[in-house]
Amino acid sequence: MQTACTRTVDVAIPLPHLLKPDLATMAPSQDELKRVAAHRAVELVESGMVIGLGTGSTAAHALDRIGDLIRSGALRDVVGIPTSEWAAARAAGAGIPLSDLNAHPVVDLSIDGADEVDPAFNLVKGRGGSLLREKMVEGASRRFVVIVDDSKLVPRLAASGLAVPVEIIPFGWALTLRRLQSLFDGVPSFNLKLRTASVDAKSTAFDENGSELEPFVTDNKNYIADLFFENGIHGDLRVISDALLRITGVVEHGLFLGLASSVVVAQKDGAVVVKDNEATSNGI
Ligand SMILES: O=C[C@H](O)[C@H](O)[C@H](O)COP(=O)(O)O
Repeated sequence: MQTACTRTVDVAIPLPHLLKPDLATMAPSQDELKRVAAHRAVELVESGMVIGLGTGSTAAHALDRIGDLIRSGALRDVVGIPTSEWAAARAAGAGIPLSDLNAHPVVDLSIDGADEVDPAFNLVKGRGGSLLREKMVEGASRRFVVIVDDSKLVPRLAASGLAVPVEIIPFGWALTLRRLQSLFDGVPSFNLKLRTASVDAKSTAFDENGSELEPFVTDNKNYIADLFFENGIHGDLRVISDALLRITGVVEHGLFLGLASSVVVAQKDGAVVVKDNEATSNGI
């Protein structure tokens, strides 16, 4: 994952004391790898910091760890800015004091998972339904550290065949979907659909047998259009991002470009690689 704009700063830090192997294979389970990556990132948290609190199964380990450190007295005066209602509830349960972007428009450090990470540190996020608040908090952060197991590393965004989420307003959603379709007319195998409440976008590729189920509703009371690119997204991601955002009815999308400062990757053997992005452009 080394490119002209990246620098690997910290390679292969095994944390054997953290690993609980899968008894069948004796290899760390995927959840263990998420936990190892999360704990490594939490080492960056210092007393007095304003912390962006991520959403999802990987971020959950970071929130729990921060809560443990607050309870033990190792961290003091930390304030968390949650990126979703889920994160707010999990963090409150872990004992992390919460605030918001109005009170803290600059965040010292955000820690969050991702659905995909490409070699240039671009991300797909939002398959769990959160993306708008994540992008606001992480874009307001001096440092945004992404925590993943190595299954999330991809050579090209969306090549997995899974969704690229786009948050849209409910009003006129079918028209917005038509406009999104038009934007990618001519792209081979492009498909899209409105996410429904029962769909697990993390494991479901495009399925033409759409259902009549209720739409999935985000924390912001919006809907999500899931975009599918069978062979991944080709072309300039920033041009695509701008074109998506120009569609009236689109609120935000799950392409996180130039936001990640570092990626903490837990490899299958439990070793951790930390990569720094020298091209971070959130301007904080
Ligand atoms: O909507 C969900 C968020 O963007 C998550 O950060 C992302 O889906 C990764 O979640 P997980 O750590 O559960 O794979």
